[in-house]
Amino acid sequence: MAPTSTIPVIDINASHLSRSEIARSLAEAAIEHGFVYIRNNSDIDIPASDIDAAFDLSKKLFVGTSVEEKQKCAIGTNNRGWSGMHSETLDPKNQRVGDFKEAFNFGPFPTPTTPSQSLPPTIHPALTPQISLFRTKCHTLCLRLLHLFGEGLEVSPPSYFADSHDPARESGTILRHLYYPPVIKSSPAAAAAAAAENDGSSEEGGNDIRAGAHSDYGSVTLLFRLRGQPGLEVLTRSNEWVPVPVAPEGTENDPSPPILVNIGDLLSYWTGGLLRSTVHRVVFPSSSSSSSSSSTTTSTSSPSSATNGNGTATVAGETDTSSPRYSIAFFCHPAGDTELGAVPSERVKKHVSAREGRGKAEVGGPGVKNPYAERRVVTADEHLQMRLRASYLALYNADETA
Ligand SMILES: O=C(O)CCC(=O)C(=O)O
Ligand SMILES: [Fe+2]
Repeated sequence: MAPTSTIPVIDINASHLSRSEIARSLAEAAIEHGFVYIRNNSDIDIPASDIDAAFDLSKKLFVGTSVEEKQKCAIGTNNRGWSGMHSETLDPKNQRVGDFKEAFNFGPFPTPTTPSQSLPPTIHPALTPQISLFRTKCHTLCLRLLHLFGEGLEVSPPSYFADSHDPARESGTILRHLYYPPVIKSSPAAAAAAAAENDGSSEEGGNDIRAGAHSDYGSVTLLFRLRGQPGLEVLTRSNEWVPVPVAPEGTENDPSPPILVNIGDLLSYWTGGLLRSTVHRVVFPSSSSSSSSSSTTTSTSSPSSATNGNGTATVAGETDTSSPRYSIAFFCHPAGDTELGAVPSERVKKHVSAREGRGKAEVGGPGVKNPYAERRVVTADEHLQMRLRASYLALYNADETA
């Protein structure tokens, strides 16, 4: 049987557990897996109706908005706005074609009715308080989790991480709606045309993937997914890609699937690799079988691909035709000027010194080296800039030569 993930499901509102038990199990999950499911079976954190409304908004944003209107909101170096098909490459070392997805990033809202960026006309101004409130609720949940991580790692004070994530301070925090378009298998003639028009990705099979192998950049990420829309896989400690089910056992009847939480590189770096930032990717349904990998190389492939401008895409080759996939991620970052200094926790200190003794190898576990979690940086902003530059090469190069 194919392996599936063993990511724990935790109910942070469970009345039969003490706060310290919850904090400890959260921290252990973050240390062992880098991922944890947060059960969403109450209205305490993020009501299921808010999540449904956010996914309805995604449909308006991606399918109900013309490419011309989206382009007017194109993403800039402030990391806000729309990014089109293939414009982001999460695994630049291994992908020859950018990610098979669109995304819309929402930055902060100075007031619930004033976004800090252009929005397309399909997002009626009456909807901005909804987006702003969703963003606020996500941030509040992240603060709760960061506080619990502080408690679980016996950081003194336990609010150490949460304090640096004050939503009123400027940070790289982003609410990102994602859209992975349906795939239409093309005829051989259309495939040839697509290859000619495309960027050369057809040689020896390009690496079409919905989201290339990567680890997230910030502190913690919340991920919202829809039942029946698989594709997310994590790279385990034994270097195997395993699917991460949307609704793991026991959560099938919850009002919404659990919120998947994962540790980003910044928090991993900050804790000397104790909290784990785990490499993950989003594959096309037909290729979501688990596979061994000696690197983070993407294993899905198809000869060529092209976008037709109306929100669908063509792929020639073996890739399954599929329905669209939607997800929503909330990437929480500390205030930009936060210095990523030594964490006041014996547990973290012990881990750091043991690791220094071993020569700092293998932050993500045996065989999984993650340079972004190791490189020396001083502030949260520097960490983020380093990552954005690598994923949006074209955007940053254009900016520099302009
Ligand atoms: O869409 C997903 O399930 C995951 C997306 C993701 O990993 C990301 O945007 O960082
Ligand atoms: Fe991610």
